[in-house]
Amino acid sequence: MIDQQVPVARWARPPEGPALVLLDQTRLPLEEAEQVCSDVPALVAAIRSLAVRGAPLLGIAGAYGVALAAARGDDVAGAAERLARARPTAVNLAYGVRRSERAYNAAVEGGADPSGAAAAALAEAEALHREDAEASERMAAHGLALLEQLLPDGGIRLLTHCNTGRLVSGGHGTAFAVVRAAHRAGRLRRLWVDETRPLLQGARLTAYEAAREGMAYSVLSDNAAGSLFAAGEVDAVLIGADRIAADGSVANKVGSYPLAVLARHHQVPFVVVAPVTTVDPDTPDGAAIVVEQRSAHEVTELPCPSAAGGTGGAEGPGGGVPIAPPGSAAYNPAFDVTPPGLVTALVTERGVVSPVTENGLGELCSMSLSGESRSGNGMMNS
Ligand SMILES: CSC[C@@H](O)[C@@H](O)C(=O)COP(=O)(O)O
Repeated sequence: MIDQQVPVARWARPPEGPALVLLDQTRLPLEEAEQVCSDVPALVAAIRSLAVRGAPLLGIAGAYGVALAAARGDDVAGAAERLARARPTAVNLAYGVRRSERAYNAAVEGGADPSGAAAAALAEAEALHREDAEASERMAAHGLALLEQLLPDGGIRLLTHCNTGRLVSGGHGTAFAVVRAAHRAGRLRRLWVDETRPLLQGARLTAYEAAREGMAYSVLSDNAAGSLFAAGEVDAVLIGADRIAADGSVANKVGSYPLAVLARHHQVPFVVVAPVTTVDPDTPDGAAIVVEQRSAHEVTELPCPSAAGGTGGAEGPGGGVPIAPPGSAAYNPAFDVTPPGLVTALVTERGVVSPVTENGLGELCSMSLSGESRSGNGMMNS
């Protein structure tokens, strides 16, 4: 088993810090290198470059980012704004930022001095980090129980997209935590890992995590999924989510929606695994979800992770290997939206919602998180 030495995210105190130290995911799987973010602009850049990524971890990083601004004596409200806007789709980012900012503001209002207020923001970030690990464990247990119910017999062949494991979480992740539980229960026959173009989170990161766990896995190009379903080789699809609207629409890594359509056609369960912090009652439906559009270079070039941060190959303007004629236009949404009717079940740390209806989500949200909204602008459904 590959033994990962570098924590996914850690807070560094003086004299090393204050800083948020991240495992640089752009360099995986070839190198486990740390990226030190000593101020908020560095953290915003790390978020945009996907050195740190995945919905729950973005929330954790955002919360630590506010603590970092406070520890440095920077403008905390301005830093929170920049962090919350660093990427638009994963609601967890704004959620983490606002939670830490609220803790900071409450401490200031309560008469704390700057270092006391900074400590309050840090304590909130650490609490979120711990809670995410706990949520992860509970999602794994609920997800495994659901798999046992849907697929009671024999070894299970699961297909997943993007990366949803330890690299996105304080714990073992979302969908991948369920895959891991199935593996540990002796039920996983094979994990099918979509490569996940354009940035290859599946081939680079999920394969790295599956190898670490000693799972039987195969990487496939995204466009091979259809033939795999047609051959009857997929028993269930498990994915994560970046934002779940109030109507149950699920935004996740681009390529998730076609999998949901394939799954429905082939009558295969399509299961979304996400913490309650990913459900956003302030976003009414899928059409209201802001989908991040990224650089054309990510499509017209192949990413080339390599040790020491170099690309090691012919470099295009985006730092990868060019594969399209220079100047080609590209369509590069980072996410797509799956309508709730295609989702068999939503697994959260609070249980399973199936079918995924507004009522089910409303019930889930009304018992969650002391009624806080994700954006900090209002109350959740009651
Ligand atoms: C818990 S993981 C759910 C999603 O965040 C994950 O599937 C995903 O789409 C991540 O996208 P990324 O662009 O790599 O941040």
